[in-house]
Amino acid sequence: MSIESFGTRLRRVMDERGPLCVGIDPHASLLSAWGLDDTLAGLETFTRISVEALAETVAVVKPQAAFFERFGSRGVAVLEKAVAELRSAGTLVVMDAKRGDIGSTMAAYAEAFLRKDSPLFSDALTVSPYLGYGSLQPAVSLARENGAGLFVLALTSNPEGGEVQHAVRADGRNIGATMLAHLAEENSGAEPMGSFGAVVGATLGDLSSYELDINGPLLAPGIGAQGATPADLPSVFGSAVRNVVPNVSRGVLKAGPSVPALRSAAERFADEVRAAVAGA
Ligand SMILES: O=c1ccn([C@@H]2O[C@H](COP(=O)(O)O)[C@@H](O)[C@H]2O)c(=O)[nH]1
Repeated sequence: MSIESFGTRLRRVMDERGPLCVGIDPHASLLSAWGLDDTLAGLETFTRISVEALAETVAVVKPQAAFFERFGSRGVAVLEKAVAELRSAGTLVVMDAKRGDIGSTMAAYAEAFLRKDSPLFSDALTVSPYLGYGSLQPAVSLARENGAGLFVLALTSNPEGGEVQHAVRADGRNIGATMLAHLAEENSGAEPMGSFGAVVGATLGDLSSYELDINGPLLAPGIGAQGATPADLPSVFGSAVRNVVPNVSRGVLKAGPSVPALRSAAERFADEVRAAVAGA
């Protein structure tokens, strides 16, 4: 039996639930705002409530690995449990771990997140291409084999990103555009869309000089705490907006710790995103 690709699964869940991705980012300040201690027990409660509120509510959840790794192996165990619970509720998990290294080490990172029997197996993984796009090849191969996907940092939402991503190569193309071109090649011929996405910040304003139509998903962080809004999506992404998976983390999480309040915050963003995309 052939494995269904991440791109196919993502398109389906985006059509069913809308494209919103909500992040689980247990910042120390959010733990405190939720009346929790900045301890393993606080992390466990925060994660349990977030999973309960978000599983089955949104299409995609993006746990930020850094906030779990901060607590060592027991924090990672909390992350493993969350991933399993979200996936069994039919919610796709994009693990935001931004891995990247020389190819032989990249192969081990890929096994950690993209090998079917790994405790951290996720539907997709964020990766950094700044050791060269080719160094990501082991992750591309394993993702293909297991019906998973990647999101490659192309044009990040933070103001510092331009220093690297806007640097112009000898052929006149900048680094961000080069990553988009690699991904378009990776996704060539895939239907309904490919599994190899780009991270492109919703904060970046007019991106009409970039070829964003990579036949794959565009993970767009920056909505909420970083200042972008769902209404910005059509002007930032133009005709590629149909493939955008907008991410909100703190903008939703600040509504906690009440499960219904978190759910309504996520639903409010989801409705705003749907309205913005429908009107585009
Ligand atoms: O370009 C990027 C890539 C990743 N992120 C991550 O997304 C969330 C954003 O959180 P907010 O609270 O909604 O600002 C966070 O996990 C970042 O590490 C990004 O912001 N920009």
